[in-house]
Amino acid sequence: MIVTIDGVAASGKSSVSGGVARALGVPFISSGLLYRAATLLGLEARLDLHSAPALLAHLHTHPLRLEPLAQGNRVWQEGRELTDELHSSRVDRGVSVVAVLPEVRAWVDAQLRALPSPFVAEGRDMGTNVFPHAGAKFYLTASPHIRAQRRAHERPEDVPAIEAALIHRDELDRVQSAPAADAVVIDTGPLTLNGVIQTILAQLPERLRSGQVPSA
Ligand SMILES: Nc1ncnc2c1ncn2[C@@H]1O[C@H](COP(=O)(O)OP(=O)(O)OP(=O)(O)O)[C@@H](O)[C@H]1O
Ligand SMILES: Nc1ccn([C@H]2C[C@H](O)[C@@H](COP(=O)(O)O)O2)c(=O)n1
Repeated sequence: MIVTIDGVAASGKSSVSGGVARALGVPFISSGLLYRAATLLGLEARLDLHSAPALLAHLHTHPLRLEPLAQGNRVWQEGRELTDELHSSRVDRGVSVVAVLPEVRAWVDAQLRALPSPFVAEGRDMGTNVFPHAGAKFYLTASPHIRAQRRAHERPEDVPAIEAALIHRDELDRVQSAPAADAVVIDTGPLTLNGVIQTILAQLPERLRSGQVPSA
C-alpha cells in the first residue's frame, strides 16, 4: 500500500510524511531529494542546468541512490553522502530549473517506482503521476508567509527574503504541483505538525491505521 503526501514548497511534506510513516511502521520516500541531488551534481560539475542531456549523462556516470530510512531519507552518490548539502539556498534556487525537464522527471520516476512498497511518498506529483493508484492521497498547503516563518528556522535569510523565494518557486513548480482529484487537501497553517499528522492518520482506511499495511 502506498500513501502519497504532495504539496507546495515548505508546506511540511517531509516532516509530516516522516510522522505518518513512523505511525504506520513503514518507510517514507522524499522524492524532492532526487531532484535536489541532480541539481547539486549539476552545480558542482558546472553543467548547464537547463540541459537534460548534460545532466542525464552526468547522472549515469555518477549514479545516485535514495535510501528511504524510517528516521529520514539519505542520498548517496557512490560512497559519498550528499544529504546534508541538499537544502542549501543555491540548490533551492536551481532545483526548479532541473525539475521541469521531462527527461529528468522520467529518470526520477523510474527510481521511485523501483522501490518496494509499502511506503509513504512525498513530493509534488506522487498522487497524480508517479503513484496514481495509491491507497490514500493528501495535498498540503499553507500561506507563503507561514511557510517562510517556519523555514526561517532552517535558513540564514530573513522571512521576507524566504517568502519571496517561496512565491517564486511556487510559480516555477506550478505545472507539476497540483492536487490529485482524489486527494484530501489540508491547510496546515492553523495546525501544529502533530495536528497535521493526526489529521492524516484519522483519514486513512482502518486497515492502514491498525498497522496491517499490505505490500501492494
Ligand atoms: N504544521 C506545522 N507547524 C509548524 N511547523 C511546521 C509544520 N509543518 C512543518 N513545519 C516546519 O516547517 C519546516 C518545513 O517543513 P518540511 O521541511 O517538512 O517541508 P517540505 O514541504 O518537506 O519542504 P520542501 O518543499 O522544501 O522539501 C520545518 O522546519 C518543519 O518543522
Ligand atoms: N515529486 C517532485 C518532488 C519535487 N519536485 C521539485 C519541486 C522543487 O522545486 C524541488 C525540490 O522539492 P522539495 O524538496 O522542495 O519538495 O523538486 C518535483 O517537481 N516533483
